[in-house]
Amino acid sequence: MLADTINIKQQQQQLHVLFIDSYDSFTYNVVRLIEQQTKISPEVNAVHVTTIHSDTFQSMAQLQPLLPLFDAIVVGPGPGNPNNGAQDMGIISELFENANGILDAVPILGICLGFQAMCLAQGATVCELDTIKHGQVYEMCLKDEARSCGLFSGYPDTFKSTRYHSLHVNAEGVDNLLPLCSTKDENGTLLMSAQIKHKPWFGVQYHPESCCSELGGLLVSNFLKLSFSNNMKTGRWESKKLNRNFSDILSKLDRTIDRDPIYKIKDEYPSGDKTTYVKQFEVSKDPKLTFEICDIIQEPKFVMSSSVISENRGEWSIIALPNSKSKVFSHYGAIKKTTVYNWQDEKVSYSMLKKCLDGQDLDLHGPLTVIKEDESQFWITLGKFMENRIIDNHREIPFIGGLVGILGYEIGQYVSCNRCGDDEDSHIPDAKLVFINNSVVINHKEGKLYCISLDSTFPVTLEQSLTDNFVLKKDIKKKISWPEYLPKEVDFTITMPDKVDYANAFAKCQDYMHKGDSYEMCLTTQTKVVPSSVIEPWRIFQTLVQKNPAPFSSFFEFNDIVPNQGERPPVLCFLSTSPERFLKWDADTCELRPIKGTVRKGPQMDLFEATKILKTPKEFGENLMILDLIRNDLYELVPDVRVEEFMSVEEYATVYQLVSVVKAHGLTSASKKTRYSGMDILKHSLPPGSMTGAPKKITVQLLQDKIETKLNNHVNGGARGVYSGVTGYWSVNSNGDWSVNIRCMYSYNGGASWQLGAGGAITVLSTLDGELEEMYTKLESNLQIFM
Ligand SMILES: C=C(O[C@@H]1C=C(C(=O)O)C=C[C@H]1O)C(=O)O
Ligand SMILES: NC(=O)CC[C@H](N)C(=O)O
Repeated sequence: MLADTINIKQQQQQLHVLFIDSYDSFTYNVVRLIEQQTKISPEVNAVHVTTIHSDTFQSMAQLQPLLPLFDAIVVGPGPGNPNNGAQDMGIISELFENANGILDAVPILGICLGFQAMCLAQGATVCELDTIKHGQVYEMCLKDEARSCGLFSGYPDTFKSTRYHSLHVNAEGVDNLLPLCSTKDENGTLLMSAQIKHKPWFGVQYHPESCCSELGGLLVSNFLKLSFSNNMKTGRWESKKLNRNFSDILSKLDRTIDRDPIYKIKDEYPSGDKTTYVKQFEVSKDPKLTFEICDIIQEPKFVMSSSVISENRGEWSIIALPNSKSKVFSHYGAIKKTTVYNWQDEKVSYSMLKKCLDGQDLDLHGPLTVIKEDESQFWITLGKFMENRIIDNHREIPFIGGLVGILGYEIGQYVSCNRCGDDEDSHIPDAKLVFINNSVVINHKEGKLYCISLDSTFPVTLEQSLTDNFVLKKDIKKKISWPEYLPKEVDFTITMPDKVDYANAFAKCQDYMHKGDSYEMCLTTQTKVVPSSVIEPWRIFQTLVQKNPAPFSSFFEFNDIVPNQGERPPVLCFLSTSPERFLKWDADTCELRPIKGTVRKGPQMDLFEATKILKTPKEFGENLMILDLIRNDLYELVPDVRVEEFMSVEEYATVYQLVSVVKAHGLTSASKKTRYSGMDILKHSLPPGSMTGAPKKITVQLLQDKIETKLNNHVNGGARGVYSGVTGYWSVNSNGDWSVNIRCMYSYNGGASWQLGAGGAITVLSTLDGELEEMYTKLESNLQIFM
């Protein structure tokens, strides 16, 4: 009873906001900005936001009974055109029709799409801009009228804010609208904010939540203050229907994202000291050391190495050694199944695996486990497996053992696997992870090598030969003895993307962006390479890493099934020279490093020139959009997100690129209910925003359904597969690091044919020639070894 009273008392001091999301990628930037505003009034000590989708309710009749629970409504930004009504905006159009004046007294803030919809309902027109602005920062100028209405209280006359819109509001002759703010550009003077007269309804065309917008928090706080004083006046505040079930009702309503962690994080973990073997040696700081070491390891190995060392990146190399105790987790999206078996277990044959994938039931206690998606999701399966293996050991070493492998594009959110439907395709895994007990881990910056084993089974002979060959030898060979070229006697048949098809795909992207459906689309292509005879993947990797040194050079050859006579299991191979980190985490923080903006190196293109180009509106907008999208991905689960580096220019072997760094803090220090591991964040933010564009959901769907399947149908039904996914590890000491699968090649048949993906983000400022060149530059960085 007492607890109930306290609960209701707390609720009474909270301001409750209903946020209506149109499947945008900036939603949680706004939601968190609202929640951060605590100084509303002495009576209010917190702001609570409940988020629903614009199609959560079919009609206002369903939403209406819930309205008294909320002090204000925020209608967020999003893709689509308000003129298309419910088709693009769900309930929002009906909301602003305001039948019988039910919302007359309810404070509303519309942002971008929300603003446009609000104005349209008042009789304004919403039309396409001649010159579209996506991720561009402009100066907003307040009108005198703004001074009296309170929304811009405390603002200077001008301030800078980010714009993401293809459409704009023309409010000429609409008496109901009180213009508050405008901006000027090639389109002329444009309305950037307005109030609906005689109602507590406000709107902004720009994005107050963008990391490049000034005073966004003040705008939201002003709106909340206005809402509070409005509700005090009208009696809405007093009459708010609070009850014991209030929190329950709100949390049931708020189902826009899956907040369940894949496993429950404990307060403490065992040290693992008794079983973990970690031996440290002094070695050369030359990153080529990793490759020299690989040469003496005869056992199967996965390599996540660095061939370029720079600040915060590429300092470590990992050689993971799977053995018969390693569990292999494969996910098959098309048939919604996960398989689990031990690495090279002779009791697991390819024919047995095939039968299982084709739907035949198996003995669940046998060597091969098949888990259907509706029994346990892939991620939950991983969480359950890792839960009891987490230890608090050597946190300063990024990897001491754990899961390593690849998560493909199709395992990401919003991507459908249906089209890889035929038999062969459905046996292609979209994710493959292997649990590693033994590894060699090298810190190139400090010249340290670690032999590590989680179960004290590190191969004695390997440790001996590592000490014999590398320990205390400060100099290693200046030049690695690996072949610079592929064997001359092998020819390659190369099928590239068709230029006309690419031009059509580019035009379609432009059309969607002009219509307001997307702000940025990462259009990608696939190239197929068939060698006249199979070259060992390791041999290709040797040449590749020399031609294209990168901080995330990875080698994976999944020989996890021992072939019986006459069998040819489809061996997934992956060779990568990625420059891009997606996500890195430790127990309490995680870091994302989106790369957006690319310039090819050349005699006339040095760092100075590249920096000039990379800071132009096109590249700036491209990066900012993804930066804001990534903040959103993190904010969905974690409240403390910061941009720690803003658009630095980084140099790579063949290109200069624009890089930003975003971090989330306090993953596990949060209360038990809201604790997450890096793996939750990873699950949540795939596919990487830099490979999709924004807004993520609609852009992924448009690319998949309307554009790329046709463009890339010469390869694997147009699926992106491994490309556009991530590669890395989840270490048992709660560290993780994953790079984006770009500048990579992959084979589903042990090297009989290879695929190379390449693409780039397209914005309204892109040109066909510019994008084609960028795509070819990226493609050539790896394709060159076959030419
Ligand atoms: C799509 C690719 O790269 C992505 C697109 C980039 C861009 O548009 O500038 C840069 C790096 C990657 O995030 C690729 O390399 O294939
Ligand atoms: N960011 C937005 O809300 C954009 C609204 C609308 N789709 C436009 O492009 O103008």
